[in-house]
Amino acid sequence: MSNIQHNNEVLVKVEGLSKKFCKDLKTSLWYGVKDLVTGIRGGSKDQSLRAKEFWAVKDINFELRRGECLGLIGHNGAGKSTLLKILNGLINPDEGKVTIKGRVGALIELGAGFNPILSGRENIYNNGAILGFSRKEIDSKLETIIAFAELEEFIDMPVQHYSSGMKVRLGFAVAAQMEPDVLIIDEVLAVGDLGFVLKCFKTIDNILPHTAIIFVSHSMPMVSRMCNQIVLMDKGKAKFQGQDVSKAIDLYYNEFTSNNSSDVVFTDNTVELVEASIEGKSKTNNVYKVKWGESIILKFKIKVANLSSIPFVTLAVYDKEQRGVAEMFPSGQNSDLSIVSNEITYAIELKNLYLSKGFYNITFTASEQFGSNAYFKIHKALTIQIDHEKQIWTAFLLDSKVIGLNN
Ligand SMILES: Nc1ncnc2c1ncn2[C@@H]1O[C@H](COP(=O)(O)OP(=O)(O)OP(=O)(O)O)[C@@H](O)[C@H]1O
Repeated sequence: MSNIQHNNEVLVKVEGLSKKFCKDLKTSLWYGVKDLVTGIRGGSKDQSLRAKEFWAVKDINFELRRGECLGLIGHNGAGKSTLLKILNGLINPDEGKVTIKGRVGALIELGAGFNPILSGRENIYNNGAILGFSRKEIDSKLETIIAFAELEEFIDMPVQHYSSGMKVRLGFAVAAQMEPDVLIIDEVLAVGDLGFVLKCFKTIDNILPHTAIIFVSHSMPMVSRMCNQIVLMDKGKAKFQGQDVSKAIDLYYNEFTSNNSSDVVFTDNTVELVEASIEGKSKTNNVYKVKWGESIILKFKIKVANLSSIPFVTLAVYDKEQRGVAEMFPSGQNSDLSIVSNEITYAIELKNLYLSKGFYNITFTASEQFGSNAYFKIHKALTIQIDHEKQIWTAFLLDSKVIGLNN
């Protein structure tokens, strides 16, 4: 058992942490030799950037207490994994200091921490010993770990023959079941199948009250579900950090939304979308702001060529992660519409928009009739931003109120 008892103590303290890498292997080896010679002569390492070097992690600071979960987010190459490797002692920083109290469980790289030629069972004993458990203590945990990883059949097979998912199962089972004070989890968790990922989240919920967790992920719903503080990394630096998780997630998404061009998915050249707007609203940076619960009228003007009948329009709503959240098959089509100078304008009423806060793209499709092949389909025909003070991660925030108590 860990000897750390207090609830709010700082378990991880990171001060001015920096790590530089070299973009070129030959130069990197040459710098390594130079640093070694300088070290032998008693000199100190050159802390400035030399040619072809860059900061993969630069001046990162944070404190993490028991019961807290820090989300490390940022685009590919931002420096998240490098930071985790420094925290786990796999690589040394060039500057700064890491202080960690207690036992560290880590799931960083696929298969990292396992000896590939040893069996799953032998690896559990090895890892347990590294974490300071006696053989007897590991004996008592063994069955739980194997059962959690669901590897009963394969536990005596060398780890090198495990599938990616099996390695992650074993890695997480060992890291989480060995009573860690600090748990470090990289994106690799996502390699597990849905059943296992759900099981991991349940375990994380259970151990969080007595553990400090550092979690790297590109899945913002997962981050918002688990984390109570965030470091958003960009080119090694903390671009934002703090407890305002929704603000950090907004900033993260904004890094990817600069491209506002719409995407035509399909066209047979009989239909072209010439205008898409929301009645009575103007757009800023291609985005229409709509209040939560508001009723709006969407307007789509299309130009048709060689069509005698009015196309049937369907709409789909996608969130920022491209998950479909709603579809619309507007009723009343064909009745009042007419083709004027080869153009048709659809005014579509959308009542009480209870989508939760955030950005949504609308996909517009025109077909001969409901259910038939599309003439034309375009993503991001319209982008809307729903305004509400509450940031939630389900697609809808429904309008509800108590109308009676105790009958
Ligand atoms: N051993 C290394 N030698 C040289 N450069 C490295 C090394 N390891 C990482 N890098 C570089 O450091 C930068 C940060 O990489 P890192 O893996 O930490 O990013 P990340 O934020 O984890 O990215 P991802 O989201 O893709 O996992 C990248 O430019 C990467 O190429």
